[in-house]
Amino acid sequence: MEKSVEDSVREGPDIASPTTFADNGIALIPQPSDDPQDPLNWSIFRKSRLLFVICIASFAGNVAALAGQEAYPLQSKVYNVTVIQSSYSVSAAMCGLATGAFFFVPLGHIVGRWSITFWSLLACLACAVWSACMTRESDYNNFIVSRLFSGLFGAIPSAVGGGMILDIFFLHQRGRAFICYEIAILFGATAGPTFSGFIAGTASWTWCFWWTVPFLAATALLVFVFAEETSFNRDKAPMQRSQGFVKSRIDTFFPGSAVITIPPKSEIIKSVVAPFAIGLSPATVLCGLFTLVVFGWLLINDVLSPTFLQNPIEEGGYAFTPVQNAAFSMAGWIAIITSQVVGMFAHDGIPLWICKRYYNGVWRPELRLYIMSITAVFVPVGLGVCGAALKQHYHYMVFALGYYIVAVAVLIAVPVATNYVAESYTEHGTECTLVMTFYRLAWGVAIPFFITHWIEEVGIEWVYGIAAFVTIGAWLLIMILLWKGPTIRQWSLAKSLVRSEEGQKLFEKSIIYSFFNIHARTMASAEYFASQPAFPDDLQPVAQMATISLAKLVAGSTSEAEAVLHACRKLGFFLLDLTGDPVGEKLMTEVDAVFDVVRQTMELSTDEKNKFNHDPPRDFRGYKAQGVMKTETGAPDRCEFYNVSQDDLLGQSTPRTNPGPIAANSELLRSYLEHGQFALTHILRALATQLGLGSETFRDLQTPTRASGTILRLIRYAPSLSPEDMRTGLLPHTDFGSVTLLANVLGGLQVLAPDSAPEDENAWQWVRPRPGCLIVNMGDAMVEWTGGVLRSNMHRVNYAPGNQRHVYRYACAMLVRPYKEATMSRLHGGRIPTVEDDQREGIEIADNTVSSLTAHEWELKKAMILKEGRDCARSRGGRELRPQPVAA
Ligand SMILES: O=C(O)CCC(=O)C(=O)O
Ligand SMILES: [Fe+2]
Repeated sequence: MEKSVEDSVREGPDIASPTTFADNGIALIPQPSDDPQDPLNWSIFRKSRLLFVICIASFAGNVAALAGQEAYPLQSKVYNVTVIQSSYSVSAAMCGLATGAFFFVPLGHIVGRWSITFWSLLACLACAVWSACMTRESDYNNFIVSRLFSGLFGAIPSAVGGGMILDIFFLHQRGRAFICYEIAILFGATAGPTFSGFIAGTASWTWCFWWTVPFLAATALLVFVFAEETSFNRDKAPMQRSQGFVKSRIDTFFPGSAVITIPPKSEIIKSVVAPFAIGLSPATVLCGLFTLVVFGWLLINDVLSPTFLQNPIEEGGYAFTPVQNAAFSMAGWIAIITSQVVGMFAHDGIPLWICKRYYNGVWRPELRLYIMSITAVFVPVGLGVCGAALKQHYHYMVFALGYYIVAVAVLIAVPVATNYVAESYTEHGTECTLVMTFYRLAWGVAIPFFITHWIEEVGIEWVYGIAAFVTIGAWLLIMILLWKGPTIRQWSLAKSLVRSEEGQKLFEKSIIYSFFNIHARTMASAEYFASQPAFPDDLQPVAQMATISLAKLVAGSTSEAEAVLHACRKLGFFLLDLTGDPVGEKLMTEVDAVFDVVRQTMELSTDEKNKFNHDPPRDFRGYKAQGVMKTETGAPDRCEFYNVSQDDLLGQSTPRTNPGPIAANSELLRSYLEHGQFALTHILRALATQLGLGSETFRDLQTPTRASGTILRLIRYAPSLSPEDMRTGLLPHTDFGSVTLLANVLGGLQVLAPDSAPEDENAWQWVRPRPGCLIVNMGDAMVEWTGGVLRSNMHRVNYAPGNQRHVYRYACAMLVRPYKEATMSRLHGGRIPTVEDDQREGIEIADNTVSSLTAHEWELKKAMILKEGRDCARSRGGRELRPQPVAA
């Protein structure tokens, strides 16, 4: 009895997940849209370039504001004021830095963030000129005001970056983005004074400001050329952005030609209030106080070190000259570099690892805060070293070490605090950044006013001792957040703004996150599927494909054998479910490992890969680079592959040399091949028996122990990032061997619907790969042997559908071919039609010469045709079975 196609179609386990994953198996949060304009979909190069511009602008804003820090002692003479009065210029700049963003950020919602950044850089430039021109005695007040304005404007670039980071980076990348950004700001606050200090030592103090003029101009130019608006509403129709360079620049920087959707007035008022509401909310306060405290100690060290280092030895100092003192400040620079390096590993690595290991892969913003435990431990240690060094008058290097430890530990915490608060209000990253800047600087502004007095009261060792204890106390605030953060975040004064990614699943269960964030190891096929972008559920048309159970075939199920024959006649394709059979399950885990080998191989350099180029038809083994073959339109193909021969793997020929990853995994590939052959044996037996042939008939024609052209083809397809790339990757073809066992995770494979022409685009049906299943198809040899009963169907590989097109697609095709001397002529007996049947049915055999060829000769002929581009493959087969079996 014939089974209908519907009967034999059985769905695989349902794993459809709506989530898109990164290469390393981490869910992309937020989920990007399908729109290539979506900033989340930008290339990493484009994102990094923009981050670089953000960092430079933030750096410049701080350099501009604090450029005069080392000059005020000289200026006291010019203005005829005390040194303390002169230092108010620095305090004014600090006040500006701490508060400027509160005034200007709401404006950013109207004219765009880049617009206020660009104009504020020019305003800083103007302030620098202004300050430098204030050289008369009567200019003191004007000078102070110029510094205040420089601070107010300088604050803007370093506030707007936080919002942009949230726009372009995924959760698992943000920690690193924030450390780059905050370090740029802090570096600006250190380097500005240092450069100026050198200048003030050698030239007029006005050069402290003059040098920043070209620097600010260059930065503004950089912003002008490279800035890109990053806001993007994933729920609404995308905004049309102008394409031309000049037009896009005008849109970005000049009012009235918006690149953003201007919010209603109520929203703007909200954005004025938002920083206050966010800043005074309990979770922000707890996190802010910790930052304030620890950053304070860093500043205390900055304030105290010149005094202690330059004091005479008798007074407990080190008698440093100012130049030696400047050299000492290198400890701060090294600390900045160290924390940047640590941050690149730790700031995403630690929270993600904890999430995976202890939180079942479910995210919450508090996971960021664990990094601060490094701060909580090392700040007190460093303070202890500093206090002891100064009190006991140890070598100045001991003090430098303490200074360094404190600095690294504090710098590590700063971006974490901003990142945490920003991730508690994901749509208000900018407001969060300015709030955290305020917390950090507020204390710094206050310290100089009481520190001397404090030292006099308690002695230097107690200043450091108390500081260490206060740090430990402040750590309790973070502990409270780690414990109850999710609840405390809800007590916000800005309730309507609270938005986090809490509860989102960042990892599927068994994907082990590699600490260095390179590649997650994949353990078994179902997990591998879950780690990749999902095959879209609504894709049309999808091929109806039977699922055949290997376990049932092995158990000798007749109905399963019937289903195999049916599938191989009607479509020539079916899914082979490996679950439930021990060899099948082993094969399934090997699929994942083989994909890893494919990846490693393809990640070798082009030069390396080209050393192994294949040379068909002389030798099919080896590497084929992308673009060497053509697709149906004559355009270069989009896949590269490496053929490994069965004979080599089984030791039946002199193996060719292979690239490292393949050579190192030959045992895996051999095992994979043998397990594949096991599955094939059961398919071939089912077919032979159903066709009334001896059960080993097909098996004997392709026995693995005899030399053949059978290969494992390891394939990688390039992602289709741009619309031009959304085209065929591997040309329409039929496989010219006997059977192909194909391992796929991503979609892209399409089969041509029976009775359709390849030119009909609608007739190409997508194949949906299923976890735990191989895709099996018949090749041309099976058609020849069965006189057209079994079907070799046209297929091709298109771009991967939906979000799958963003990632590399890996495939492993086991292309089984008859042994070299096997006959290609039609088999006799059973239900195979005879030549007489052909005549009766009016079937013409297109190529009569085939039957006289050996399999090897036939393959060479096919390969030549293919190489010369003369392949006009057509699906063949599917003809009716002979009603009565004939005796062989
Ligand atoms: O990559 C795929 O999914 C199919 C590859 C294929 O058809 C072939 O190598 O013959
Ligand atoms: Fe194929």
